[in-house]
Amino acid sequence: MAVSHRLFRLHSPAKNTLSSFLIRSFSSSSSSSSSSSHGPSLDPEIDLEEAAAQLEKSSSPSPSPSPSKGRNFHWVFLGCPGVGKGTYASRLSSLLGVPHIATGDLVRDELSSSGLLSSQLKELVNHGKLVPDEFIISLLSKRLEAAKEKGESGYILDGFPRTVTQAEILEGVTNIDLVINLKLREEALLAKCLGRRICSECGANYNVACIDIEGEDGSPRMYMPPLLPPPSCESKLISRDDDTEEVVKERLRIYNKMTQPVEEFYRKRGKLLEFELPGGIPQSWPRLLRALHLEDLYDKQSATA
Ligand SMILES: Nc1ncnc2c1ncn2[C@@H]1O[C@H](COP(=O)(O)OP(=O)(O)O)[C@@H](O)[C@H]1O
Repeated sequence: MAVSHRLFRLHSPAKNTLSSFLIRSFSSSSSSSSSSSHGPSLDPEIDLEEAAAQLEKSSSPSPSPSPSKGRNFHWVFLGCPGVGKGTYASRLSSLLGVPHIATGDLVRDELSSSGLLSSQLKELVNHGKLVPDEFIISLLSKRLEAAKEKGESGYILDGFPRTVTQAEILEGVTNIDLVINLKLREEALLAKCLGRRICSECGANYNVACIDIEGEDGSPRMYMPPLLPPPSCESKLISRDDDTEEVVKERLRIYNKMTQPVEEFYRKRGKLLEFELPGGIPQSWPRLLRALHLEDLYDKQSATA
């Protein structure tokens, strides 16, 4: 399906560029966003149509896919902040041999560059808001372009799509095989975000929260032990700037408003697999493998490891 055709109905007549979006969002930032003031890899003048065209180009198959570089799975992980998308997407990516592409990580890489654009984006991210569709699509296209150059095929997307517009654009360029919608009891989500820690040196993720929720109305007790760092990381732990109580609550609100309709988008297409996490990794991982019919592959890989 041609992207330009689909975009005809997505696009408003006014050119909706990233810089105009940012200027609207931050009326205080009256200084112009000249090309020297933003991060090196981002074009602030890109609009949604251009970003979608980039995505279409980067989504075309690699001319020389490496047979050793995984299979052609195109999977998406949906789920509220703190649910564990990153944890399970990264495990499945190792199992299936396809890249795990987390748009949150792409955004954080971009934020680490200096410049006006980066500081304006930081304002959005650190207040729990989504960044503009054209920006995220452009970042994803760059990541997919790099994957193509490496001869990788397929992917597990984590954190994309997060709006119906993103889902429509993705559908215009790729056939997504499966969307896994991770679910966790609401009480656990906030605690998991607040307990999240990252090693500033090696980037490993840990969680210091111990979640123990009594079962009510027939639901079982939920116990998620902390995932503590080894002594080598202990003194280097940091928290994400957007993992404060106020911001996590805003991210959950935005998820319900902007991303829940994406669940419905895929449900209607028969692609949504709902998966309720029963507890921590030791309980949830085997059940997820079973739901995905991947236990044999996992056993085989574990036996040869
Ligand atoms: N697909 C996307 N669309 C818009 N903004 C995004 C997208 N992916 C990531 N972001 C931005 O990056 C932030 C961090 O993303 P992520 O690490 O996936 O967060 P979460 O833990 O809330 O799932 C989001 O709050 C948002 O500002």
